[in-house]
Amino acid sequence: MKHIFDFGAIKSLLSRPDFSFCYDALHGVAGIYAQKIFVDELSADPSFLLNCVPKEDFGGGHPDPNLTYAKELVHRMGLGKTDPIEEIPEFGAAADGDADRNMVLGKRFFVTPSDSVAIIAANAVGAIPYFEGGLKGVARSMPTSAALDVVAKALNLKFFEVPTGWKFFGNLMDAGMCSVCGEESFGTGSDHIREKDGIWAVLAWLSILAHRNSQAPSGGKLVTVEDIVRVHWATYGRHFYTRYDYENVDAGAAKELMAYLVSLQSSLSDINRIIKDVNPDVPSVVKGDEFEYKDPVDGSVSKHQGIRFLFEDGSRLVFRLSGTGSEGATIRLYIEQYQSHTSKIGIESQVALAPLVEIALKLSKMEEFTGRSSPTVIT
Ligand SMILES: O=P(O)(O)OC[C@H]1O[C@H](O)[C@H](O)[C@@H](O)[C@@H]1O
Repeated sequence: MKHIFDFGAIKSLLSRPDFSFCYDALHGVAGIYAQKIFVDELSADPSFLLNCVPKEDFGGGHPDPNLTYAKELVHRMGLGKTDPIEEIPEFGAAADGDADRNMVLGKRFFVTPSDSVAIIAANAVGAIPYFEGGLKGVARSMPTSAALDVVAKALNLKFFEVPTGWKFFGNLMDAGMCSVCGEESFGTGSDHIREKDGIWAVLAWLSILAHRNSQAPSGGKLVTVEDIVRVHWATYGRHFYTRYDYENVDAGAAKELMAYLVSLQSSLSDINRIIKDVNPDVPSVVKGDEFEYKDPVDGSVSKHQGIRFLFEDGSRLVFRLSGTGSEGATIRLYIEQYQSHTSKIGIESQVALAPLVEIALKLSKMEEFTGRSSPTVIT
């Protein structure tokens, strides 16, 4: 990590009296690395560490770094239902049990994993010494928002959209075609180890914060996580994004829903008739397909990687079955809308996405097929 990042710059950031941090390892293995890297090497205040003693049962919690399971961190960062008693830290992060995934938060502010990888890619060359010579390329999984695409286009970077599953990134990185990649499922990584790396992602964010603050006038107000994200949206536009998970759905019902969507995606006139009946203000779908990927390295073809509805304004609806659910089937619905008007960038995500959510549920007949009137988890 010392060869990848500028530890001196991060150390200066961590020593600022107006900077505070909370790192939640959720009692997974990340705690060991957090103590060694953040506290022993970077001199962070030990009170910044939360749940950093690894436990066989993860302290009775579920070590998933998201807004549902990282409850204590979410509360400390002021994103819970009630305000925390102590002062809210400037930067928050969590790792999963084996420390390969990460969640990044600002004060009362959630950074979507799709935005996180885009922001890391946009700032990598200036903020992270390992990338000084430029990025070989960037990649995201298909359901991850197109925030990274916009950065790749603006910076003229090689870009890849791969199916969900880290092996696809691995192939690109082995072949020297990709430096930074990430997924909506809280995995972010680079070719330093060709894997997701939760600690690396946090150091990348600390580096961006350190870099932006080193550019700010000395003695001035701290440039925060939220500032960085808002400047990014103002520069590249914002991808509103949400994921609905329907867990433990009857496997037969999930299969039927997917089969129905496969038949529906081929008829644009049927799709657009349904949309206009539900909400005439929602733009039309211009393309429906089942995502397929030909690996540029080994030529292998992966079919049936999710059903996509692409709208004329760049919005997307994606449906896929999870490959990691443990009981029954898990249906994932990904909803995304692009907005580049500065006046509309700041609105609340669930408000911006409400019309598309309604369309997605009606188009897929979600309740009819699954019997579920609401998802198990919303991210
Ligand atoms: O959406 P799922 O099929 O449940 O997959 C969720 C995640 O599982 C694993 O961690 C894979 O390495 C990831 O690439 C994937 O995003």
